[in-house]
Amino acid sequence: MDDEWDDSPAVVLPPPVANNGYYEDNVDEGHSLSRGRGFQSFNDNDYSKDMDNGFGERRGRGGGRGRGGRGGRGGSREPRNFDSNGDFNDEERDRGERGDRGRGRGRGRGGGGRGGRHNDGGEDNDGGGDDEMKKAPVTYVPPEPTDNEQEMFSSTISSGINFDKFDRIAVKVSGENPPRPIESFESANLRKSVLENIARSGYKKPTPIQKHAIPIITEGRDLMGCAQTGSGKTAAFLVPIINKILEEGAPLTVSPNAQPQVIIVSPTRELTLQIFNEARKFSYGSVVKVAVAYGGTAVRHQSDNISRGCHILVATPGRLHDFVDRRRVSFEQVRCVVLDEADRMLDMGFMPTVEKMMEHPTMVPSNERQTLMFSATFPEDIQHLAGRFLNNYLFIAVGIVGGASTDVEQIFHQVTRYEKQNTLKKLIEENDGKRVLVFVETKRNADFIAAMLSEQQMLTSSIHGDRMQQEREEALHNFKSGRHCILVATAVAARGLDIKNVDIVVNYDLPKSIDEYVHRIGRTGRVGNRGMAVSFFDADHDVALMADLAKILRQADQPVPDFLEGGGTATYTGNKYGGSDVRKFGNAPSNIPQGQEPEEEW
Ligand SMILES: Nc1ncnc2c1ncn2[C@@H]1O[C@H](COP(=O)(O)OP(=O)(O)OP(=O)(O)O)[C@@H](O)[C@H]1O
Repeated sequence: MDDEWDDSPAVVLPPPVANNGYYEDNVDEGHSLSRGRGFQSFNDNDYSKDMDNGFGERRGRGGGRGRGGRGGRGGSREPRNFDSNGDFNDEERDRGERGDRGRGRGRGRGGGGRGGRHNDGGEDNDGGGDDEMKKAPVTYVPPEPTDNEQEMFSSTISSGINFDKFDRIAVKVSGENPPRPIESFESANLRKSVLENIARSGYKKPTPIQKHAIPIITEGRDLMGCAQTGSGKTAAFLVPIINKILEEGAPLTVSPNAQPQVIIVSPTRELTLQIFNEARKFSYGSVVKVAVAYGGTAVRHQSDNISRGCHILVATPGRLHDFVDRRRVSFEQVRCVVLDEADRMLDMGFMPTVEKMMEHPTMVPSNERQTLMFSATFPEDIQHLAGRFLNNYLFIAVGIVGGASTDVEQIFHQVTRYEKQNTLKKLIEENDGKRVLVFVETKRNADFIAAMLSEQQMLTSSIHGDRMQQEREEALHNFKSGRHCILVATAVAARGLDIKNVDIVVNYDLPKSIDEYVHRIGRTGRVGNRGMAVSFFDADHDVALMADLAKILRQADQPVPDFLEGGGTATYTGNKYGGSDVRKFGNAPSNIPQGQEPEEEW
């Protein structure tokens, strides 16, 4: 089996010429959006014949989406089933979604496909080794991560004018004997090298989640941490984890069967890569070794890296299980497991994979390891599910769990679906030069909208689960670097991605769930910077979200447009949505500024 697994020579990219790791030849200019799969497959509409390689990457028939040969310019063919406005009609969109889900179930592996939550974005769940063996193995080798100090630390978003307002947000810590929060990084008993890396990152003082989580993790306690988007949750777990590895000095095991001490899993490849790079930052100049494993990339390359030994392995669940099943990774030395975007990791789609990891025969039992979970949203039903993996855990809620960042101005336009395209074009024209992240619900619409904007000379990339991993990373890189001001994305980019200078998030299509809305708009307005989210509300399509949107707006102290009023009851009233620890500890909020009531819980 192993021989077939990945016996093709890896495609190794030439060394990067710029400090970004992507070399200019590969840069996707907007016009290349029609390459490969793009519009070819709009015309055949036969989803069942697409194949999924098990890592969330689909190949069109006959290699139609290959990277070889550039296709014609985007939009040069008129795809069937477009309505008069050129957009996909609803019937088509629904069929696409059903097709995706159907295929997920049909494979009958990885826990029977996705559950109730919509996934149209190339999240990486299914181990998929068997499928990959039957097909041409993936040969993409991502650029080597940089060791240049300046490049490593340049991705940090500088904190904005509202950073100090974080301190006014009520924090509630519940559970037994929580340690006292730290007031500064210097008072946290961190090693010199970790403190130096915090300073290199430009962090002057900890955010509320960091103040509370750092001592909790240092004490070895399990934790469920909830804080708004863009408030520093990643460093809240990476800093104490790396510090502990250095303090404890446990030797690194180097063997073909890697035995990491820390496993960090997240739902998407891009987020996994981002956490990997953050972990490299905070361990810079130290002995701590960090490795990464995510789908859509050459397996042998990652396997070789991991087998050189790593203290921390950051992975998507699908690729992680592939490595575990093939005995390239085992959990017997694990001292800490982190689920980032934990509510997503524990929903019906990912739960089977998480269970498989937590209950793996080599996994250290929950009372002998530390388990940490973080997210901006944490519905109560998911908290209940999470409890079985945690041991006497502490729960931190910074502000309203599931609430939107108050630094994001939320604007709504009521439109029909026929008006969306022109409204988007006008919005982009009016905000010339600004960096705009546009969310759509389907992969095909992402391609279509990106091609449409590119035709208007608006340099645009797209990112979604049908694009090859190399294309996904290039699209994100182009957007991050400012080469393309517009990125059109599916849900794959909704969670966790930390991109500098995103001025506007556009919900061209509103998502189906309010938690995804909160994560999406949280791509802007991060670390105290102001941002703007513009959502196109289509009364024919989005009525189910009305009440939840109105509630989110009110809680963020923002005006509710008339057309969102009277939409019934929010789906997450009172505590139901996860505004508090489901165990109902009576601990008082720890830092309510004088004269201020705790935030409403919901
Ligand atoms: N103490 C700090 N001071 C200044 N900047 C910080 C601090 N902590 C984190 N940051 C920066 O804030 C940005 C957002 O952090 P991070 O990505 O961890 O947010 P998050 O809470 O995980 O958001 P999301 O819920 O969207 O995943 C990053 O660029 C990070 O480097």
